[in-house]
Amino acid sequence: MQMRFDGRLGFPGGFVDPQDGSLEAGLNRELREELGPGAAPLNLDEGDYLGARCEETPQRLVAHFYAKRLSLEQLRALEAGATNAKDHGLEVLGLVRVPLYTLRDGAGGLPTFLSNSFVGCAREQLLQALGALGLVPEAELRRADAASRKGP
Ligand SMILES: O=c1[nH]cnc2c1ncn2[C@H]1C[C@H](O)[C@@H](COP(=O)(O)OP(=O)(O)O)O1
Repeated sequence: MQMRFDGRLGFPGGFVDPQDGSLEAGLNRELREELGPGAAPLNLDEGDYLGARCEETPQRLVAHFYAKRLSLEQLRALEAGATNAKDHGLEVLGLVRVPLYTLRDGAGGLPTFLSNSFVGCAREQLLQALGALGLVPEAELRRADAASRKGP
């Protein structure tokens, strides 16, 4: 994920412009702006689509969501190049890895990460992606979600 200019966590992406031509073209343009040329291996297409959510506040929009599995090497290359992206230091303040584990105290790791402030439906999108990509078992996701809502 990434720390945004507004202090919230979100996913790389943004508004589709009319001249983009398609959702995927708009998304891939935003990825290049926010992640730099190293975003090329991501190159998301219709097969990576996970669905859409409607938001009413702060403005009415449809948030389309895509997810893609990267190798550790691809992720490292993306992280290394991201500080050279056009939007780095402006709209994007840095990439953040998500802890995919829960510590023995039941709170550290993913539950504490989920207690951060997220933009729009990004928290729900994160839970969806972790399940869809098989990165965290569904039962563990539900436990982490519940633990994060309980607070310290
Ligand atoms: O990760 C996200 N999940 C859901 N909604 C998101 C996410 N990131 C942004 N948003 C919302 C917030 C805004 O209402 C719009 C556009 O975001 P923004 O970063 O301002 O887009 P631009 O890069 O300026 O096009 O989506």
